[in-house]
Amino acid sequence: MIQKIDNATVREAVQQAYERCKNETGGKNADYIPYLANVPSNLFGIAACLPDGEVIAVGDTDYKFGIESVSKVPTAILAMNQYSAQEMLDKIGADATGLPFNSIMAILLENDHPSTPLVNAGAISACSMVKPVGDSDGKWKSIVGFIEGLAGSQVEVIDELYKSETATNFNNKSIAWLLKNYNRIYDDPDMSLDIYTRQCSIGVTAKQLATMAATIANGGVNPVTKQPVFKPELAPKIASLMATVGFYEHTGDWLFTTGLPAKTGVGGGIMGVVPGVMGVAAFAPPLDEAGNSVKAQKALAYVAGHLNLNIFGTTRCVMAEKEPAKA
Ligand SMILES: NC(=O)CC[C@H](N)C(=O)O
Repeated sequence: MIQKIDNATVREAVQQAYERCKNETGGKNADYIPYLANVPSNLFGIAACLPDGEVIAVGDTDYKFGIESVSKVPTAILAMNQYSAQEMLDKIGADATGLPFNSIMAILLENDHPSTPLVNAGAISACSMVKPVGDSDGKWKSIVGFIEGLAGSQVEVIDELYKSETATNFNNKSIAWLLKNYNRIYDDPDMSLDIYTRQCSIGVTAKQLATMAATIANGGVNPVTKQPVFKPELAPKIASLMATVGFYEHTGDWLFTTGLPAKTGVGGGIMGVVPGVMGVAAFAPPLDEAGNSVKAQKALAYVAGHLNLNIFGTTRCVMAEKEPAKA
């Protein structure tokens, strides 16, 4: 069954989700990265980006927060776009780990694969793949340019966050070198880790995350700028990776509850992709024990439930065609 919705219905759902969730107090800011502990916990915003380029936004949707693990999504697409989906599957993998994002055990258990580009190990490995290999500045330009293409606007590193993360990323250092041990890092390990740490420290707004998600939902063409950003055949590949492991060890619970392929970051952001329909995002710093924003999960679950966005549902939600303007 097809259910047509229009922009106004989405605006209403986003507003209602905001009202329902704004007083939620569960969770706690990440504190293993000192900068994140000091971000105001009451910030909260929800955004959606529709195929006609309208960006719906309620709450703190212009606040720049650390993209963190949501950055694993653009880098995975970039690596697939530069090589191929198959090569990323061969070099990194596409499996759920069922373990925390920074798990070393996951690497030991599957020592011929970092499992997926959406956990720390696979993301560091994906950063090592990004071309031009051996050229830190060139890689960084590729990654930032790609994120800006997806978001349709400029992004910058939050310097204080980058310093805070670089000073404390001992576990990630072990991961980078363990990958080297298994021949699963494709550039200098320290440089690949630095690129990963920098990309996690990029500041984004909920509006930008929603637009990035909408570009994926729209088959690689940014609905705001109308520019093609990546090969259309990669859209279902990245959506499947997000559905498989986007919430780490809580991914099954999330997918069971909402049916929405989405990816979280410890900065408090979540972006969700409704293939062929829209991108949604929410931001609120306090996290659950797996590192996923409590309030953002509730907000997106409400929007997904209310608009029938479940990709496994028997009712397919599509945007209604716009009425032609009257002469
Ligand atoms: N889940 C996350 O957002 C983790 C990202 C963070 N930069 C880390 O490597 O630990």
